[in-house]
Parts: sequence; C-alpha cells; structure tokens
Amino acid sequence: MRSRSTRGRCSSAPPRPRRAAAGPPRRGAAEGRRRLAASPRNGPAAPRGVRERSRALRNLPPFLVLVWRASPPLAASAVALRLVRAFLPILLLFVGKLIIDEVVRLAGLPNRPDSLANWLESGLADRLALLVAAEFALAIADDVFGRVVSYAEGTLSERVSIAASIRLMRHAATLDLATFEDAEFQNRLERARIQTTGRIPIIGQVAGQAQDLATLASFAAGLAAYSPWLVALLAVTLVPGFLGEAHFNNEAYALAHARTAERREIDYVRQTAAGVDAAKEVKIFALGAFLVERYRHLAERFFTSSRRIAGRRAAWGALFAAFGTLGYYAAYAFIVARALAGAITIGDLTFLAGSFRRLRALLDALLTGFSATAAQALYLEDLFSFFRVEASIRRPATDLLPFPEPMRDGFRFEGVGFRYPGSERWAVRDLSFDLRAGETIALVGENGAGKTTIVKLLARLYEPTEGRITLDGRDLGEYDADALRAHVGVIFQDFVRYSLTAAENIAVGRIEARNDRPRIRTAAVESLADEVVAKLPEGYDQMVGKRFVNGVELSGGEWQKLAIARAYMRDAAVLILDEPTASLDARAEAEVFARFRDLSRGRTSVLISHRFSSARLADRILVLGEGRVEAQGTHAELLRASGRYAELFELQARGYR
Ligand SMILES: Nc1ncnc2c1ncn2[C@@H]1O[C@H](COP(=O)(O)OP(=O)(O)OP(=O)(O)O)[C@@H](O)[C@H]1O
Repeated sequence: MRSRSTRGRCSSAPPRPRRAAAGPPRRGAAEGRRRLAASPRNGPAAPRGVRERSRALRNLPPFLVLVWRASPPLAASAVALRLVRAFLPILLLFVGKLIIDEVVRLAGLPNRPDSLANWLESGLADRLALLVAAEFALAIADDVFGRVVSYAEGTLSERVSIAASIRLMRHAATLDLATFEDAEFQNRLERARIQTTGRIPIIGQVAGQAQDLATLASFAAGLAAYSPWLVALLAVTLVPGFLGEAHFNNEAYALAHARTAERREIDYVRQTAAGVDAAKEVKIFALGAFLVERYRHLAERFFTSSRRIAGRRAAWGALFAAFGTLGYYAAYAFIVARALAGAITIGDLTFLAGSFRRLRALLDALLTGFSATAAQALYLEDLFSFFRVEASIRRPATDLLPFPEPMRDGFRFEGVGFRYPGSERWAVRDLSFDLRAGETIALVGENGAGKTTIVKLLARLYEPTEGRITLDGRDLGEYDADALRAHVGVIFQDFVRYSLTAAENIAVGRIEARNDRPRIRTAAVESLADEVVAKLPEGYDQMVGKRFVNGVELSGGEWQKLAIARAYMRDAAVLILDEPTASLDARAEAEVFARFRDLSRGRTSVLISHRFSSARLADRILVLGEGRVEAQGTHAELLRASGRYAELFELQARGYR
C-alpha cells in the first residue's frame, strides 16, 4: 500500500536514496525518530552529483517563467537596465584611460598655463574637461540605474513570492488528506513553503550574472586586444575556487535537505514552548525547562553540522583565493614590464590594470555565482517537485458522475476494509451495511472502533483499501469527488477553530455564502450558535480565538455550536455529525439533537455519539467493535439482543442513577 501510493503521488520525485546523503550522521536521525513517536521521516535524500545537480537546473526555466508572469513590465525593465549597466564599467574605465593620457600629454606641453583659470581660458584643457564631465555623467548614470534596478527587482521578488505562495496553496488544495498525513509529504511541503520566500535572491543572482557576463565580455575583448593569454591565465587560476564553491554548495544543500524532518521537529518544539496553543498545558505541567532543553539539544546538533561545513568552506576558500591572486599578480607584473619597456602608454597601463582587476573580480563572481545559482536551483527543486505531487485518489478525467439529486438508494458498504497510509493495521475491516436515502443512522462503539474512519471514507477523503462503497449502485470513485463533498456536510469532532470572525466561522460550511448574513443567522439559530453570538461584543463581526488582538476566546461548547452551524450552512443531502455534542451541557445537547432530528428529516444523516440518549434517536444504530459492524438495529432491538450495545448502555445508564 505504502509503496504503491508513494509511487503514485510522487512520480517525478528524485529517486530514493540507496544510502544517506552527505552530512547528517544516520544515528542522529534515527534517534530523532525514536524520541518523537510521530516524528516524520526524512524523505528522499538530497540529489547528489553532477547529474542530479544539472537536473535541478531544469527548474530554472519554469522559475524564470514564474518571475516573468509575476510582472512582465517589472521583469522587462530590470533586464533592460541590467544590460545598460553591463557596459558602463568598461566605458568608465576607457574614459579614465583617455583622461590620464590627456593629462600626460598636457603635462608634457611647453609653456603650460600656470593657473587653473589660465588653463581654462587658453582652451587647452577643453578636451580634458569634456572627458571629466563624461566620466561624471557615466558615474551618476551607473548609480541611478543601480538603484532603479534594485527597486525593480525588489518589487518583482515580492510579487514572485506572492505568486509562488498562491500556487503552493492552490496546489495543496488539490491534494488528498492521505497525502497530507504522510510524513514524507509534510517534509516536502515544509521545504516547498520555505522556498516560496527563500528563493527570492535567485532573481537578482541570475540577472546579476547575466549583467556580469556582458560586462566580462566587454572587458575580455579590451584585454584580449592587448594580450589574449592573460585572459586565459585568469580563467585557469579561478577554476579551483569555482569547483570548491560548487562542492560546498552541494554539501550545504544536502544537509538542509536531509535535516528537513529535524528542522520541523525544532520548529515544533519552539512553537510548543512559545506558542499560544499549548501555553496552558506547558504552564500546568511546567514543561518549559524540558522543552527548552530539547530545543537546545536539537538545535545544537543541527547547527554543529552547518558550522562544520562553513569552517571547511572558509579554509578551502582562502586557499583557492590565494591561488587566484597569484595569477593576478603574475599578469600584473607582465603589464608593468611592458609599460616600463615603453610598449604601452601610462593610460594603457591604468586601463589594462583596471580591466584586469575588474575581469578577475567578474570571473570570480561569475564562477562562484554560477555555482551558487546551481545550488539555488537545487532548492528550487523543492518547490517544483512539490508542484509535481499528484493527488493519490483516482480521478478519471472524464465521465464523472454528478451527485444524484435526489438520492435513490443511498450508500452501501460492501466488504470495505481500510488501512491508513503507512499503517499495517486495519482501521476497519469487512464492513458491509447500508445507509439508505432519507435514513438517520447512529454509529456507536468504543474509542478507536472506526466510527470516524467510516465517515472519512463516506466523504471520500480516503479510498477503501479493499471492498467498495457505492452510491445509488455506482462506485463512489465514479463520482466527481468535489461534487460529492459539496453534498455531504460533515462536522468532525476535531473541527477547526478558525481565527476568523464568528460569521466567517459559520460561513466556512459554505464559504461562497460568506456575505449572506440571513443564511448565516438561520444556521446559527438552528445550531444554537445565535446565543453564543449574542454575547459577543461585536456580534457576528467579532473575531474569535485568542490568536489576534481583539479576539474573544470561546468555551469548548460555544465553539462546538459555531461548528455545528457550518453543517446547516450547506444544503447538504447527507448530514454527518461526529460527536457534535461532547462539550455541550445537558440542556444544549438535548436541544441540539431535537433540532438535528427536525432538520435532518428527509435527509440522509449519520450521527456519531458516545451518548446513548442521542444515539437512540436514530432510525438505526450500528454498533462497531474493532473495525467491524458487530450488530445493528433500533435501540429497542439492540437492547433485547443483550450484546455490547446493551452492556454499554447499561454502564452509562448506571452512571446516571
Ligand atoms: N490518520 C490516521 N492515521 C493512522 N491511523 C489512524 C488515523 N486515524 C485513526 N487511525 C486509527 O484507526 C482506528 C480507528 O480510528 P477512528 O478515529 O475511526 O475511531 P473512532 O471510532 O472514531 O474513535 P473515537 O471514539 O475515539 O473517536 C484507530 O485504531 C486509530 O488509531
């Protein structure tokens, strides 16, 4: 099951590792897994080697498309300005050479004017003044263009980040619950989420490299005109540095990749220790010191590895840089010797030395920049490989059935068995029962019996591992899953408490009707949420939850009433409440059920409850035990049968006596 689903979902993912990627000691990762039972696995190892790295470069074109689409005018202006800037350095240097040659010429004139005023008056310095003005104008232009470019690219980066985040959220919405619950997927999602903002520098980097390349070509042409082999010498002395950079970039990525699970664990511990969600328990159980210690331990291990790479990188980098500098001074000595021999002018010397220095810096920047871009492209793989993850639930492209309106026969479970992804245990097995159209059934059973799992299968959040579920005689898989879910209103026991307004919390049941206040009010009245809203200072517009300023926290039962209203927001053909009244007081519970009965009349509904007083209101009760239907019938029939139902009912009834 696992390998099948993983293959299906992540078909174009990097290949699974035969051995661990460079960086993390495996024992450490294994320890991490043992410590937190639910700790996610690391997922596929980082791509290694030249082939994988060049494969990661394939993400550059789609990324550039993403950049272009984020804002064509901004992207076009950035490119144009970069190109113009590319040729400014050589122009500046050349004008500088002309200035020096002119100064040398003027200095050698007989009968030179003795003051600046006389120089200007004589007109002898006109050409020099013009050259200085030209250099000044070029310097100003360079500065202005530089700022405009960084403004354009900064704005573009923000747009790209927004576009990537939107694409990420949209894509995540197309994936299945089973995919989300997979720890490997969660690692992948985490990496992708980081990349929506983390890869922004690559825009400036690629653009900067294109600019540097153009500048380099201009300098190389100038230098090659004097001595082509000097250019070759420069390139050769820089190669070791380039290879070193490439190697360390790759290692750093491999580490970051392999440590995704641990990074998530670190974030989890930090969030638990310093987040509002667990604050209550952290205080009561005095978990602060324990969590800080765990954080310190995890963080230390994480950062020791990155420090090690940084240290080696610095040492080798210094060595390679010294080699490059050696090449530079050898060439410099050659040019000076030529000037001394009178083969070139002083202006030529400054031009060549300047060109040479710039060329060296450019070559260095380009080579290491290329390696950095390749490294960034490795991270892009995180983003784009997420976009390639596909939903695991089969969706035949065509001929999807619409939801039957009205339902004729209802749902039928035929020998259904289900194992959660990654689990060897059957959550439910050999399930065969009918949920007839218009009928209300109750699912009862002890914890872990499989009640919620049945509901998830019914809503097609998962597909049965074996057997099949039909709706009006057709396999559930033949229906359009979105249409199916649109007609099924489920409120899960672990419903989400959204940090939104009270009205929006109800409207999530039918988000397109979020501005339909009368509808929201009606749903609130039906679920008793209207009483909750009446007590809020800003009524329906009150922000609920404590996450944001002005938010008002609700009690468990009050949240539950808001959640139940979601079910009434949709005109669902099938209504499912999974332990909807666990937090409600006795009066509210009785009332909620009375209303549920009224509102579900004529609709197909499923009620999950541990309270028998509620379950007995159903037309039929299914008693589940260890993932199987143990018995079914009406309340009276099941009591007469003296099975588990009668036993549990008696236990509960005794508690009230
Ligand atoms: N997401 C999941 N991944 C793996 N196993 C799961 C998952 N959810 C539930 N299970 C397992 O499936 C079995 C059935 O769980 P289910 O939630 O359906 O029980 P339930 O009858 O609704 O229990 P309760 O009364 O406690 O709500 C349990 O053994 C549980 O451990």
